[in-house]
Amino acid sequence: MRKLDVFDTTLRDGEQSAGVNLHGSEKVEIALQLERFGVDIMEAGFPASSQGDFKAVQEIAARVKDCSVAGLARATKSDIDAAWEALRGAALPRLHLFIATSPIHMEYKLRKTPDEVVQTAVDCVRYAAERFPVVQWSAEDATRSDWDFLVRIIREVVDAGARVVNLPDTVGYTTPAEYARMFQYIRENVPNLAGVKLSAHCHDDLGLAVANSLAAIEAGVEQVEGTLNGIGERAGNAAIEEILVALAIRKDVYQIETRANLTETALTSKLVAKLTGMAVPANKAVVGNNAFAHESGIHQDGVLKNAETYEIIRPEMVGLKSNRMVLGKHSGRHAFKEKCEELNLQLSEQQFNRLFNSFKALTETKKEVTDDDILALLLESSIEEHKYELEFLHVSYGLNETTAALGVRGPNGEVIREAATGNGSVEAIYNVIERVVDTPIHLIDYRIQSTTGGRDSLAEVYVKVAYHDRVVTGRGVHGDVLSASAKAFLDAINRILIKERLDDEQLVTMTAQV
Ligand SMILES: CC(=O)SCCNC(=O)CCNC(=O)[C@H](O)C(C)(C)COP(=O)(O)OP(=O)(O)OC[C@H]1O[C@@H](n2cnc3c(N)ncnc32)[C@H](O)[C@@H]1OP(=O)(O)O
Ligand SMILES: CC(C)C(=O)C(=O)O
Ligand SMILES: [Mg+2]
Repeated sequence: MRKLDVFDTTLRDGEQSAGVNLHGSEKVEIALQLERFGVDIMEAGFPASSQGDFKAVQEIAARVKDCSVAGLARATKSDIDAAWEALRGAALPRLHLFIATSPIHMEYKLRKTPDEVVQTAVDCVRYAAERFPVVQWSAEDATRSDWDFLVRIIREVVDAGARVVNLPDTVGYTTPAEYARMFQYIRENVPNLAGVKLSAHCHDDLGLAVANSLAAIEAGVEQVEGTLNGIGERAGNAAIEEILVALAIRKDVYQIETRANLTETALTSKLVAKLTGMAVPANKAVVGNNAFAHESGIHQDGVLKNAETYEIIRPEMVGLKSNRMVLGKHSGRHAFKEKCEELNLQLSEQQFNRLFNSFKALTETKKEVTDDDILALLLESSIEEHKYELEFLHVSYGLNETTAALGVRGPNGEVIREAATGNGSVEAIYNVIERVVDTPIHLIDYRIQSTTGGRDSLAEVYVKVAYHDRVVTGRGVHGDVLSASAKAFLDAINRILIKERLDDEQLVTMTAQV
């Protein structure tokens, strides 16, 4: 058996998914779950890209102890300095330094000659290796790069101190056989790779990300990169859970071992789906709702006689229980605590009490509280810094004009009451909220889903809003769709205010430095 390092980039490449914008506390929550999932390295963000990401990476670095925490940097000293400041408190800090090596990226994007790219890469790796114990270097767009140029630049960055070399399929262009050949070519032609790990990082533009990653693993790479649920730029990254389950189920073929706790898969996937607002398609491998569902008679008959007739993955392997305990109005703290433990939720006493109260309130209106409901309630209560909170809501619906009246608790604890009209109920509510905060806010996207089937399901609303040049997302959960809509809009406004405060702090710091 060969050991493979798992590099998770849900919090960096995954967050680059269009429409995803995680709050710092949400990134920390995902990071702690990734640690329980047992990834070897988590890429927590891109510290130089914003003050918010810098702070999130810094907090993750301080709190995650059982795996390496990495940050991304372009080949510039200021990006490396920002990454070092954010990561220096980590138990195992790693810099992920990248520069593009394909002709099209070098000429049009970087406007550098190949010689200049080599020189920049070498200078930056050397500079980074004086600070970081591990420097991972990536040749962006490696699969559209000249292989002999890759051989040359890899030899030089390894001499300068790179300990991991990642060859990403940045635009999802390669095929399994070609990607495997590229790694073989690099192994055979770069003379100084002893002690250096090669890494695969695939995108899914042609739907080949997982197949390409597995081909690279068969070709001998020591590290694989991906994201939970395959989220990421454009069509996304390789779905890390699919790679891990394929390696486990086909151990006979791959002969690979990882540290991953596969029983944490379902929970990690749900957490990422809920916090990013990117729902997992029902038919998605490993974590889709239908992944273990049998619908047709012949299949059901087979599964009843022997599950292995149609099930190659046991649900328990990825943390799904086949039996279930019903939680509802008559459940007490013990049963609820057991459920939280079963879901592997790590809660302080205060968080547990808050969650238990939300659960009890929900049982007033919902007969059976599901795992998804509990997770939704937990995430709803995870952002403690609420500036505006919904107090009450009345909506009077009319065919061409609807009136909404709201009470919102503001930053100073006062309840602001306002009313407005709109063409529909949600528009009327959003018009009132705009009045409450006295700022025009443009709604770009609105999505709604239910946590479960049935009439008493919770509604989860995701919104994307623009305010000046900022685009933020918000999430709201409630038994009623209109209250969930109001909460999502207020959540987005709260995030704008938090970002504004962070920017003000950054301005003060920069002014102080000048
Ligand atoms: C393949 C990947 O996933 S790469 C990671 C992509 N992730 C992101 O871009 C998310 C975060 N990005 C951001 O917030 C912003 O793009 C920032 C803060 C990093 C930079 O913002 P800006 O300074 O406004 O630059 P902008 O994004 O418009 O352009 C990127 C610049 O970086 C340069 N650049 C790109 N990659 C690299 C690199 N690896 N090394 C050095 N410079 C690079 C580009 O050539 C361009 O430089 P130019 O301004 O001299 O033309
Ligand atoms: C930053 C690099 C590694 C990347 O995400 C890519 O090339 O896809
Ligand atoms: Mg990528």
